[in-house]
Formats: sequence, C-alpha cells, structure tokens
Amino acid sequence: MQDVLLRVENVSKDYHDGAVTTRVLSEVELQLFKGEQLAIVGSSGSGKSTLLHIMGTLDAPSSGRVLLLEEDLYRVSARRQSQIRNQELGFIYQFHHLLPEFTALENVAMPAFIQGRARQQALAEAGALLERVGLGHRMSHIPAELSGGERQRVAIARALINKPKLVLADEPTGNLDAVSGDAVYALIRELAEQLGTAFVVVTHDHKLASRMDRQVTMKDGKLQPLSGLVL
Ligand SMILES: Nc1ncnc2c1ncn2[C@@H]1O[C@H](COP(=O)(O)OP(=O)(O)OP(=O)(O)O)[C@@H](O)[C@H]1O
Repeated sequence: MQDVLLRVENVSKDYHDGAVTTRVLSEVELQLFKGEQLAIVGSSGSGKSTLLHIMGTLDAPSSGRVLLLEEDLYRVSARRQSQIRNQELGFIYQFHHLLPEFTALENVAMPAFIQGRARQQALAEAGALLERVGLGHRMSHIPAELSGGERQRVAIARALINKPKLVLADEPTGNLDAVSGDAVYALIRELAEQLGTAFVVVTHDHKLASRMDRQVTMKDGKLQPLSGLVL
C-alpha cells in the first residue's frame, strides 16, 4: 500500500453574505499519496481554488479536517502553520506573485532565506534551480524584465527550493502558449520524479490534466474521479 501524504476528510466550505449562505465545498474526501500527481478539473466557480487554498493552510474549512502526514493543518499553532507553508508546501499561481523589486535569483532564494539557510548557500541552490528551468541567463533580471513563461518558471523554481513534500499549483500553464505549457509540464514531471514531490494541479488545461497520475473533477461541491484510482 502506498503512503498517504495528505488526507482531506469531510471538508465543507460555506461563504456567508448577510443571511445568504453559499456552500462551495460539500463533504469533500481526498487522499493523496506521496509523490503522486493529481489534477483537479471542473467548471469555473466550482470550488477548485477554494479546495487548493484549504489544502495549503490559506483558508480554513467550515468543517472537516486536512491532515498532512497526519498533522491537522488547522489545529496547529499559527507559527507551526507558517513553518509548514515554508518547509513542506510549495505554491505556484497563475500570476506568479514574484516580488517585483528582487531579481529572479533572489525570488527563488527567498523561501530558503526565510527558512534560515545561509545566504550564499541559498543563492547557490537558487542558481542551480534556475539553471534547471533554463533560466541560467536570466538570474539577475527582475520580474518586469522577464516574459510570462519565464516568470512562471521562476515561480516553479521558487516553489521547489525548500524541497517541499507537496506543491499546490493553480493554473500553472494558464497564461502560457502551448510550447511553454509543455515545458512547464515536463519540468513538473522531471522534478517530481527526481525529488519525490507530490503535485496537486488545478487546471482548465485538459492536456496538462491528462498527463497527471490521476484526475478528479469538482462538481456540485464534491470531487468525483475521472480516471485512475477511485478515492
Ligand atoms: N471569499 C469569498 N466569499 C464569497 N464567495 C467566495 C469567496 N471565494 C470564493 N467564493 C465563491 O466560491 C465559488 C468557488 O470559487 P473558486 O475560486 O474556488 O472556483 P474555481 O473552481 O477555482 O473557479 P475558476 O476555475 O473560475 O478559477 C465561486 O462561486 C466564488 O464566487
């Protein structure tokens, strides 16, 4: 039996607006295995990003639990939560969220600085990752001097620098052309295999989704299997 990395147990999420309550997630159940690559697809507004945020300690569920290696993400201290975000999780967003005043190299090194790694070591590791994503020649550029695809690769390198167990990616190929999208996919696959990182990828890109180990769809507030293992 494979080892479980993340368990989403009976998670519901409601948003309240005055007297109106909207249920976005309804008793969601999911198990993710170590090193597994999972795609979540589903129509716009179905709750995919909400679930991703809940998995990433960024938004508490209204009820239910999320366990990362049996640690309940919403019952630990705020300090432990930020440690988990920095050390166990990596995030890739469609709009990158790179720090505009820092170079590509510094952006990638930032999570390692925060973790307390020595500056020179962090920069060396960031440089090696940038080489691997094909940006060895762009290390000293700031985000405004990079293309969309290049920024996305910087964001991927940044998500991986602390060797997280799980990377959460929201539309990682969303604003890329097909060639750059393929390169991002190839990179995810290669790094996942080399580092044993698990990926949860929310995407409308069916080509990307079909290349993941497993696909699930979000519908009526629940996850339903598309193929591969049933939950
Ligand atoms: N803070 C909030 N307050 C109220 N409603 C919200 C909030 N955040 C999200 N929602 C609602 O929850 C629903 C799910 O949003 P979510 O962003 O998770 O969908 P999604 O499946 O990721 O959509 P898309 O594919 O368009 O990105 C939407 O109807 C949205 O309007």
